[in-house]
Amino acid sequence: MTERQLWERYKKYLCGVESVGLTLDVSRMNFPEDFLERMRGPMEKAFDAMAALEKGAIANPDEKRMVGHYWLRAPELAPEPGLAKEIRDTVAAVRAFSDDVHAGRVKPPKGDRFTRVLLVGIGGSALGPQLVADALGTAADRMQVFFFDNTDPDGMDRVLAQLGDKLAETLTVVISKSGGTKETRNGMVEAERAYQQKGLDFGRHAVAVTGEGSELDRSAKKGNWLRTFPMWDWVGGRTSVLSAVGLLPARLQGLDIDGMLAGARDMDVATRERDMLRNPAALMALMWFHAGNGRGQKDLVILPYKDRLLLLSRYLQQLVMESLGKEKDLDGKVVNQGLAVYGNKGSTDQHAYVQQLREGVNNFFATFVEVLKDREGTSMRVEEEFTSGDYLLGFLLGSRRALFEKGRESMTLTVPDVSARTLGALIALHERAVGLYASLVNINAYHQPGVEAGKKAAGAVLELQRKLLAKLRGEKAKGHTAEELATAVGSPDEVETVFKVLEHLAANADQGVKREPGAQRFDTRFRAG
Ligand SMILES: O=P(O)(O)OC[C@H]1O[C@](O)(CO)[C@@H](O)[C@@H]1O
Repeated sequence: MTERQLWERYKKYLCGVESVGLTLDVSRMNFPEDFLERMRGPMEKAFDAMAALEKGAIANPDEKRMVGHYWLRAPELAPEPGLAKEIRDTVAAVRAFSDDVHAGRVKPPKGDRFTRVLLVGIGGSALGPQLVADALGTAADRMQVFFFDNTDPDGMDRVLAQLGDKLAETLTVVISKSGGTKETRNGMVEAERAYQQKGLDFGRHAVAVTGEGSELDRSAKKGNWLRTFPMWDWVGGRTSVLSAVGLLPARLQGLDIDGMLAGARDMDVATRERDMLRNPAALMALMWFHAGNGRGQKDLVILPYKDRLLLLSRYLQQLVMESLGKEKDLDGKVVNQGLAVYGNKGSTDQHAYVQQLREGVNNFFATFVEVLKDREGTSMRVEEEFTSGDYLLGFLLGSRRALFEKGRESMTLTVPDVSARTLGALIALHERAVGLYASLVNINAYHQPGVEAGKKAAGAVLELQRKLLAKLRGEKAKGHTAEELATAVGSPDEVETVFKVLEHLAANADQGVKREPGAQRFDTRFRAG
């Protein structure tokens, strides 16, 4: 295709949402002329399913739940007035609480103001808040936000070291929809101890966002925490950023949550449009379908040319892959669906993996994200005619062209800026695209049965460790091989796991297990310390 033909194709297929100033250009996706017509029927069905979902149908059949993230930004659409009230009340409570914190009406026992937020959460209970904090944060924020998003001890130490004595001015927000996620529980316990070590009362510094009656909810009540905000079973973790999960940290940071909600709401209106060519979420879902033959055969590379959108790919990775990566379809047939997502930012990535994208295995398609506004204020010229931002656009267009020349497809999303409105719109756009695509390939986008297997297996490892430690404690300073111990705890076939657990215990001096010097790898002897 010549550049001129591409321009014609650009004009023909450009899909814009005026209310948020966003456009989607699919001209560099090589879908055949009749593709959209062929997909009209399946897309009609997807629109019907989406309309039913928005009206409160049980759109997550396995978990027998409604799926209501669209109501978060349009409470009047909630199927029951009670739900609408809860949504509105929660947003009002987030605002009021944040105002109280900023004004020092809610304050730390040993300080005048809370100046920092430590968010403890994982997956959907951290990725959205991280994206928002990084995309919209400035040096002038009301509060700085830090994260425990893993059960990595060193990771937590690093954050605590950054907080230092400011822990006394830190409000810890523990977020878990289920309230039982182990990584988050561990983060909470470690945070609590850090406060205690500084002579601070954790409860007077702590807030929870969780489902009513959950383990976390009970801990918060028992520990007399400052407050609890609700998380509802009809909002999925990966679509929860516009519930208290994302709104509370954002508002504490001083960000424009109304802008985020309004941007998402406007995008929702635009993506209810049934004309596929005028609906960017439908068009995007169709492009995903085209690129991967409806089987996820190509990966989606997210390339925002903007540092502030660095975490977009990580956020979309969960949204897309946890939603679409499914073994079975809605009829119970094994389909092993999915769409792999990765990315980082341009033009940085041009100096990393774009080499492979252009010349290597053609197993991907890209979404470029172009941000029109370069920065607040004016830009200096780095050369007579150009600013750094001119270069950024040059690299985006250049990279896109270089890929297309080699038959590598891409879409381009153009947004005016990285504002709260735009971010809300980008999130809503992808949420809707995921939902429509899931219908096209006949899967449930709103459950995640696959993650349970890893959690259960991890539980079994920890149970084995419990047994091992009981055994070792009973036999002071006696040497053992991993084989002997596996047999002794009644799990002879689990010898590799026993070995790995002992190896880890021995590497951490305080765990009371030592590896004998000079021992051979599989003949290693351990003894209780
Ligand atoms: O908010 P929770 O219940 O702690 O869950 C955290 C994350 O864990 C998952 O359930 C996956 O394990 C995600 O879907 C979710 O976002």
